[in-house]
Amino acid sequence: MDNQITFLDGLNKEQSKAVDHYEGPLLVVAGAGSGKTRALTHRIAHLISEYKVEPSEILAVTFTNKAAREMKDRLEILLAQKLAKIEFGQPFSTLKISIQSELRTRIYREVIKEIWIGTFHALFARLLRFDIEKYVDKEGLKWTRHFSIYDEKDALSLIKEIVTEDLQLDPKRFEPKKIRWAISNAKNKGILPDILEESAEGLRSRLTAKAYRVYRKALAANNALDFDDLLLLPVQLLQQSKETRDYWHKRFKHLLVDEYQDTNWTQYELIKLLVTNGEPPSSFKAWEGRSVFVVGDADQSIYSFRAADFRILMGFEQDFGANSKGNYDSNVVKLEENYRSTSNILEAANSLISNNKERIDKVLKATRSSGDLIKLTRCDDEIAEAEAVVHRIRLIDAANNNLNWSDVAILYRTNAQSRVIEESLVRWNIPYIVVGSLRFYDRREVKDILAYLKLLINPSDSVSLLRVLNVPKRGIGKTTIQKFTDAASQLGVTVWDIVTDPEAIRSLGGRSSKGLLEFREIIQELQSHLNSSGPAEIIRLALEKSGYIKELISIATDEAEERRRNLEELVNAALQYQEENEAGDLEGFLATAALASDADNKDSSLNRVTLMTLHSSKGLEFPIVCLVGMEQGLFPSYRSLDDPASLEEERRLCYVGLTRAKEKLCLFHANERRLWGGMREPAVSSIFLSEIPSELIEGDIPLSGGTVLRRDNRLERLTRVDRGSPSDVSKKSHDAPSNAVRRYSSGPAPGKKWSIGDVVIHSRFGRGEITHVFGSGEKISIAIKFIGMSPKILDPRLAPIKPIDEL
Ligand SMILES: Nc1ncnc2c1ncn2[C@@H]1O[C@H](COP(=O)(O)OP(=O)(O)OP(=O)(O)O)[C@@H](O)[C@H]1O
Ligand SMILES: [Mg+2]
Repeated sequence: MDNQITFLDGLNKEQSKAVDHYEGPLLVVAGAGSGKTRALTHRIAHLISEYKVEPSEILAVTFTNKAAREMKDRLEILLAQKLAKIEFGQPFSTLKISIQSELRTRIYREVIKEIWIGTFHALFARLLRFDIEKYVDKEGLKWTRHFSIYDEKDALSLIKEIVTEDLQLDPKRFEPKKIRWAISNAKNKGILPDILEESAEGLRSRLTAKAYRVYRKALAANNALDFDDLLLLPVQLLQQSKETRDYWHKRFKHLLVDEYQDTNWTQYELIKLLVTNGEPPSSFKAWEGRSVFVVGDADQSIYSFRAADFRILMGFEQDFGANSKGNYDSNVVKLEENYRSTSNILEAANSLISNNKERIDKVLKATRSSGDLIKLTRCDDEIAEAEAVVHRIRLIDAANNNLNWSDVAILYRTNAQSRVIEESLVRWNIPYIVVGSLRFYDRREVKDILAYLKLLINPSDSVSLLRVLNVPKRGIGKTTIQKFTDAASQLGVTVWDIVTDPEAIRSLGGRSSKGLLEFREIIQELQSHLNSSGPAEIIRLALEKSGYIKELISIATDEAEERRRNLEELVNAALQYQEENEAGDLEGFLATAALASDADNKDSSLNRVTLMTLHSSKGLEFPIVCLVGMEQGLFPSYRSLDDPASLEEERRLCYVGLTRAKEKLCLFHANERRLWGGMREPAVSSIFLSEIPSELIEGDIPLSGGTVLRRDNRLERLTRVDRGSPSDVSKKSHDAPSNAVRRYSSGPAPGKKWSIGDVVIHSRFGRGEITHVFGSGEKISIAIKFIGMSPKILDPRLAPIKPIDEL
C-alpha cells in the first residue's frame, strides 16, 4: 500500500482530522481560503476509498451547480490518480492521455455518477421524483412524479393571473412581485396558507394569504412546483412519514454540506430530517456508520435577505448532539491557515471583518508571503472607473507575459454596474463574460421549447400549454384561449382535457379548430417518442414538428438566426446532459434546465475576464480581483447605512470580495457616480476602505469613511492613480483598442511633443485640452479634458487624436 495515494496527502493536520472523521456530526468552522471546500472534497474520496462507503450512500450539498460540477471533476481526478497508482504503479500524469481518459471515464461511471452532489434544489427535486406521490397534503392537494418545475418567471406569471383574474385586484396596487415575495418568504419559513391566514392582519396581508392559497391550488392543478416547494415539500414529507425518513436515512449514510452559514430554515430542516428524526439522537449509537459533516464561515454569511441565518451554523453542535465521549466541543474542527491569499490581502480582510460586532473571533493566519500592496484607485466618475479598471488589467498583463484573462475577476455590488465596464472592455478588445446576465434558459425561444417538453411529460401544466398553444402561430386566437381556460376552471379539468376534447374543438369551428387539432397531433406524436428517444432527439423532433424552426428560418433576420442558434445550443445542452447522465431522461434534463443559474455557466476553459456580483463570487478564487464602486450608498448599500445589522452583512460581503483574491487586489471608487439612471452625484468613499490598514494600500490615500471628496483637484487624483507606464501596455498591439489601432497611422507622429494647454481633436470625444503630460518617449501618457466629459488618460501614440494646429 506504500506507493498508494491517501486522500490525507496535501492537507494539514486539522484538515486531515476532519477528513478522517468517520461517524457522528462534525462541524468545520474556518475563515475564507482555509481549505474547507478542499477538505470536504477529499473527505468524499476518503470515505469511499478508506472506509469503503458506497458512492450511492453519500450526499453532498454545494451552493451552486457550478460548484457541484467542479467538485465532481476534482473527485474524478483524485480517484483516477489513486487508480493509476494501483493499476499501473505510476503517477497519473505520466500515463498516456488515452489511458488517463479511460481511467477517468471508469471512475466517472462507477463512482462519481452514483454520488448525489448538487444544490439543495437539485438534490431535493431528485428526491421528490421518487417520493412526491407519498406526500399527504392538509388541503388534499396532490402532485405526481411528472411534476413541472416553474422558474421565477413562470411563478410570477401565475401570480399575476391570480391577482387580476381570480382575486380581481388592481395589479398596480397589489403588485404581483410583492405578493410573490411574501409567498416565497412564507414558504421559506415553512408557513402554509392556513397559518398565514390566521396571522394576517389588515386587508393587504389577508389578500396576500388568499393569493397564496389560490396560488398553491393552481400549482397543484398544473402539477407544478416552484423553487421554494422543492425544499418545503420534502420537509413536510420527511416530517410526516417516519417510513420515508427511515428509507432515506438508510440510503444516505454520509451527508456533507458546504457553505453551511448560508442555509435557511427549510434547508436546515432538510439536513436535520435526513440525518435525525428531528431531535438530536439520544445516544451516539444512532450514528453507527453515519455522519453529518458541514463546513462554513459565519463571516461569509451574505444571504440573510433570502432568509439564511448564520445562527444555524452556531447551533450545529446542539442540534446534532454530543459525540461518543458525551461532549460537544470535539465535534468542531477549526482551520486557521489561509492558503489562498498573499498576507497583505489576508491582513486587509481580517482587519476589515474585525469591525463587525456580531461574530465569533477566530484566527486566520497567512501561509503565503506578503505579496503586492493593495492598489486603490480613485476615479472621476463611473466611466473613468471603468477605464481605470481596464487600464489596471492591461498594466498587469503587460508586466506578466502570460496573464490569462480568466485569471481576472471584476466584482461589483449591483448588476447595473457592469454596463460601463463592459463598454471599456469592448473598447480594449478584452474578452469577458458577465455572470448573472440573462440566463440561457430564460431566452424566449428556449423557454418556448422547454414549455413544449414540459407539456409532453405533464399535460396538466397549463402555464406551459398556454405559452405554446399558438406558438408558432396556428390561428388560435385570444378569445378561444380565454374560452378554454374559463371552461377548464368551471368544469374543474385541465386546459389540456379541453384541448383534447373533440366536442369542445368542434364547437369552435373554423380556423381555431384546425389549429387546435394540429396542436394536439403535434403533442401526441411527440409523446409517442418519449419512451424510445433521449432528450436531445425529442428536442429536435419538437423543433421540427412544432414548426418552430421553419418559422425562424422563414423570418431570416439576424435575430431569428441568433434564436435558431440558441436552439441548436439547447440540443447540445441536452446531448451533454445525456453524456453525463447515462439514464438521462427528459424529466431530469428539464429539472437541470429549470435549476441552472447563469453563475453556473462560467466556463473556466474559456480565456475571459469574469464580471460578477460579489454575491456570485462566493467560494471562488482568482489570481487578480478588481473590486469597483467602493462608495457609501453603493457598497455598503444605501439601505444598510442606518441599520447596523445590514451594515455588518455588507461588511461580510466585502470580506468575501477581498478574500477571493490570490495575488493582486485592486480597489476602485469614484468621485461622482450616476446611479439608478439619475444625475451624477458626488460620491463618498466607502467606510470599508477606511477599515483596511493604510500601510497595506498604495495609490490613493485611504480616507476615513464618510469623507466627501472635494471636487477641485480630482483630475490630479485620477492621474496620480493611473500613472503606471502606458507604454508597456501598448507593446502588446493585439489588445490595444481596435479603433485606436486602425487610426494609429493617421494619428500624430510618434515623436510628437505634447504640452499642457494644447488643444486636440479626438475622433470620438471631440475637442479637448491637455491638462497633464506624464513621462516622455515610450512612456508618455496625457490627460485631456474633453468638453462635457470627465478627463481621460490616453496614450497619444495610440489614441485617435490630432493637435488642432495640424488640422
Ligand atoms: N493544506 C493545503 N495546502 C495547500 N493548499 C491548500 C490546502 N488547503 C487548501 N488549499 C488551497 O487553498 C485554496 C482555498 O481552499 P478552499 O477553496 O478549499 O478554501 P475555503 O475554506 O473553502 O474558502 P472559502 O471560504 O472562500 O470557500 C485553494 O486553492 C486550495 O487548493
Ligand atoms: Mg469554500
